[in-house]
Amino acid sequence: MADDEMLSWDESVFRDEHVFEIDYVPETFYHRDEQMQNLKYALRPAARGSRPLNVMMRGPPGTGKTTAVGKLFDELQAVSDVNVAQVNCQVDSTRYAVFSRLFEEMFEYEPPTSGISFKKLFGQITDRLVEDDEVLVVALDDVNYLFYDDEASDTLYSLLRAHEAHSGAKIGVVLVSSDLDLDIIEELDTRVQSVFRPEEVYFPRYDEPEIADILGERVEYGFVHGSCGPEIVDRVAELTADTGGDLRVGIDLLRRAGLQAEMRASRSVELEDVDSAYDKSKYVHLSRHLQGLSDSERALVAVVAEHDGERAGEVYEAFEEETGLGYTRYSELINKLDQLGLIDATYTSVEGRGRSRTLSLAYDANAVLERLD
Ligand SMILES: Nc1ncnc2c1ncn2[C@@H]1O[C@H](COP(=O)(O)OP(=O)(O)OP(=O)(O)O)[C@@H](O)[C@H]1O
Repeated sequence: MADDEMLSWDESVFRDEHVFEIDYVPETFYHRDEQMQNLKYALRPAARGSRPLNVMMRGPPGTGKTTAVGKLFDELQAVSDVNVAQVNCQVDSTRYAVFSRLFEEMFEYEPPTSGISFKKLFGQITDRLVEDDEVLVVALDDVNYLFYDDEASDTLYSLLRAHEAHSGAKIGVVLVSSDLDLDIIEELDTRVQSVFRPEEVYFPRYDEPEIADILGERVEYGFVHGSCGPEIVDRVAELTADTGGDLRVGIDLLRRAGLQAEMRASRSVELEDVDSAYDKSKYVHLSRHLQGLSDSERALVAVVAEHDGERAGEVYEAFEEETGLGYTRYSELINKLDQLGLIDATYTSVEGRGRSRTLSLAYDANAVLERLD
């Protein structure tokens, strides 16, 4: 491409590219008034120094749950000295890791990395709450990961019963789950069920016009005026809705379409840019899931990709060769990947041998393998 066909370094279709990044907090939070009202109702006691109601938030991925908690926590902190902690359970997926994070939020330094027992960690947090008469509100974001690793009941038990072990400790819990197949209450131990009666707040999928509204605002802040027209927003909204309504797909698509336009040396985004960017953006979901996996989980995904549609027993041979792990661990990993929606493990009857599971990828194998590299 000749120099005069390229945009110079300081020319761009973007006004503020940060608007399309993961950590951007949107100025306005459209179409979530009812959810915000219900959450506020549950958390209001915390602003007065009392224990809030516990909450269970559910809804498909990319429907604004994390954003809602973040906004409310900011508001709470602005009007009171309540402690708030938003824990990402995809990263902190054990009870110990969750409490280390809580410690860090409250004391503003990390707990010692070795040698401190859970009991001690827990005791330091509750002592501080009791001595200073403080409230702690904990949001366990993507709490479904605690269930996959069988840590949910212990974690919740400690949080919910803190006031029994340490009289006067006021802790409220907000659970956030995007796994609609997971029946949270049902999956908890009975000792936890008996003390957990949360307020329920549901975040439905955004429909196409709602997606267009939300993305329209991003375009206004993110693109140079006139470089990304309403027909682009409509097309992006349509593709986002078709892919399951995760707003992350739409936001990523806008950014990639902008970059694509710049690559064509164009000062405006066209429909062709959207369509070619979509090939990548439709997989943002997949990338996010893969990022959170351990080495052995990634190894299993790769093996399934190479043996798509084969029976679990056959796939195990390849997996064992790769990792040396035993069959029990293998079965647990399969269950987790199945729950995450990365693979489909379906039972089929095999003549004379009872039932066996067939494993197939829920995504295109090449798309998966590319992202594992
Ligand atoms: N109503 C809205 N207005 C503006 N932006 C929104 C809205 N809802 C969601 N977003 C944006 O969409 C993206 C995904 O939202 P968020 O992380 O809150 O979803 P989530 O429901 O927590 O997803 P997951 O369950 O996968 O963690 C974020 O970039 C967020 O800023």
